[in-house]
Amino acid sequence: MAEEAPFIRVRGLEQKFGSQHVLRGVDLEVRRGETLVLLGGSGGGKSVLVKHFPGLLRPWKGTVEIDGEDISGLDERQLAPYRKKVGIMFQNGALFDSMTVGENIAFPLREAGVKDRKEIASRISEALEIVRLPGQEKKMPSELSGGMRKRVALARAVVGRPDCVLYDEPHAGLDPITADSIDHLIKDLQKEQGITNVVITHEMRSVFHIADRIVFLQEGRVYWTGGPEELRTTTDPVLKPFIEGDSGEAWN
Ligand SMILES: Nc1ncnc2c1ncn2[C@@H]1O[C@H](COP(=O)(O)OP(=O)(O)OP(=O)(O)O)[C@@H](O)[C@H]1O
Repeated sequence: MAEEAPFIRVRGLEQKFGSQHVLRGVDLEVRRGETLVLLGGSGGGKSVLVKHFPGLLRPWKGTVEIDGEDISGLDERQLAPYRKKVGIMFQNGALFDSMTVGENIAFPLREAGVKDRKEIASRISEALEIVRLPGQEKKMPSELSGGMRKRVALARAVVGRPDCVLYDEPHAGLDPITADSIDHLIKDLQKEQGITNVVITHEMRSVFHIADRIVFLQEGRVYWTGGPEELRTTTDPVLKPFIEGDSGEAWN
């Protein structure tokens, strides 16, 4: 049987901001239904890379295919269906503090033009169930713990029933137990909803909990790709200090 086409295929992707050449020819595939973790040094272009997947950034050079379609040259209107396929949980959760939890979660639906109030209410409730925060619609973000805010941000990423979710440092600022609960949600989404996950994290403990495959970015290119076992036992001089530089819990 022919192998299924990847959900995301990136070819020769280059991105520049002024004279800063951030991505220098990234080739990458994200398989359907896998959890792919993106690793790399700070400022190496991980966030910039994933922002191309829902078309928030356009390639300077190269192509990005989502679900078999090259989205590189699409305009805002043509991008809308692809934005629906790819949910994004932004760095720091980025909730609107003046809106309730429910209004925050509804935001992408309203942006997409959904108007039916019953439909919106039922989607909010579905998303809150998924992130294990049922019935919290009326709360304000200021009433929530850091972990709960992350889960609301995740509910907002899944409310449009995407095929793929991008997580930009979902563990940042969380204690290990709360970080574990985020890892469980990420894996549950993959197993129960068949969602393809792309996770940027610096938490090596989480990498070994959740990754099916790992891609390491270095100097704007893919430096290494492999599975968690290969990473754990690597002797690569670039990867080894990067992994060991963490808490060491990765080896437990
Ligand atoms: N919109 C932008 N305009 C100008 N420069 C940008 C923009 N977005 C990112 N950059 C620059 O691109 C580089 C890569 O940033 P990026 O956020 O992708 O790094 P990262 O690998 O995600 O790092 P970290 O792990 O610290 O979040 C940085 O030097 C950043 O300042």
